[in-house]
Amino acid sequence: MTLFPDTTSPVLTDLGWSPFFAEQIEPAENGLVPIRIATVHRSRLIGETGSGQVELGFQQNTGDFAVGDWVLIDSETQDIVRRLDRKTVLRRRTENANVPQLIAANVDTLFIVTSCNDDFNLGRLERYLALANEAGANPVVVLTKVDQVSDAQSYRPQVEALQQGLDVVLVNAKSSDAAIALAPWCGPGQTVALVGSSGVGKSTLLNILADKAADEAQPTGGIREHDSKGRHTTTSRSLHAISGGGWVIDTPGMRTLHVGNVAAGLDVVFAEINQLALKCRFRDCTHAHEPGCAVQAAVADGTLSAERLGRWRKLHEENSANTPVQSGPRGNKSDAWRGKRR
Ligand SMILES: Nc1nc2c(ncn2[C@@H]2O[C@H](COP(=O)(O)OP(=O)(O)OP(=O)(O)O)[C@@H](O)[C@H]2O)c(=O)[nH]1
Ligand SMILES: [Zn+2]
Repeated sequence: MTLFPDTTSPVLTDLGWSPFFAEQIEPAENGLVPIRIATVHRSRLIGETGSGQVELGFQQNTGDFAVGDWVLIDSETQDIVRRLDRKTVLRRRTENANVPQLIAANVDTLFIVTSCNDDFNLGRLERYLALANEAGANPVVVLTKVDQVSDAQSYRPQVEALQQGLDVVLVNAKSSDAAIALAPWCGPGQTVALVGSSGVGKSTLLNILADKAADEAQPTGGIREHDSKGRHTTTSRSLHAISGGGWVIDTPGMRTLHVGNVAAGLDVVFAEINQLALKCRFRDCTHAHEPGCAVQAAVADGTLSAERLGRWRKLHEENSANTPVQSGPRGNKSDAWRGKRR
């Protein structure tokens, strides 16, 4: 007996289906149909089959679903039976909310979009990198508006220094060359998502990647509606087919990105500081005033910039403040390390 769905179906594999999802299906779920969530509305969910979209049965709480999720549906009623475990999940902390907001799920590559002019900010990029690392998605920084500045190439080394092995791509998002520059991360079965501040060119990139004709294109900058506060009103996220294969998720512009629950993601961004910290005299060195601090020594000899260390400190403090602490014996135990020599 072959287990339905057929994991070798090219339509499903092009849509991002893989053994990771197929292995979650129980024999009793034979006959249910896997669908990928394409759009999450307040009270409606739209699913992508790989060869078209379907409206799914009414959901009480669409907030539990993210664009990119895989669900199993009953083909007669279109009702969702259950959501499959996620390979990766992007979430962000929002002000005044205890529950993190879901951005997208099952994303392979996160295109962190920023422009070579006003938006360019190393600290903001480090926040997005922590988010991508924590999610399990591969981050790629996409620097747009290279046509607007005379020294575009000077941005590259600054960004590359933010994380070991980080890929950085410079584009004019309005040129079709942008799709060629991003092609290495696209292709059948691949899912990418675009994140970044408002106005950096996410919708412009989406339209180039999806090769959308003018009448179906995602509105960009100039013609978008604004709400009374002058903010962009487009808030939905959705999954679009990339013309050369693969899928792209557009997300609304984010004003601020707060960090919380991203300790592991930060460790990847700031790996060189963690490496240095191994050589500090005190195990719990704060790299601020302690004697024998290898991190401060690196600042003194110029191998680590004071600005980078300052941003590390700020993000760590913010992350700790926004991460629920474990109480009980473990919490007490970690207190006992305070001031202890190794
Ligand atoms: N010259 C130039 N203009 C660009 C480039 N990328 C985007 N733009 C322009 O910048 C404006 C904003 O671009 P959008 O694609 O709407 O930005 P967005 O990131 O989608 O913004 P939100 O939807 O608000 O999050 C538009 O007028 C684009 O045409 C670029 O690489 N070069
Ligand atoms: Zn130290």
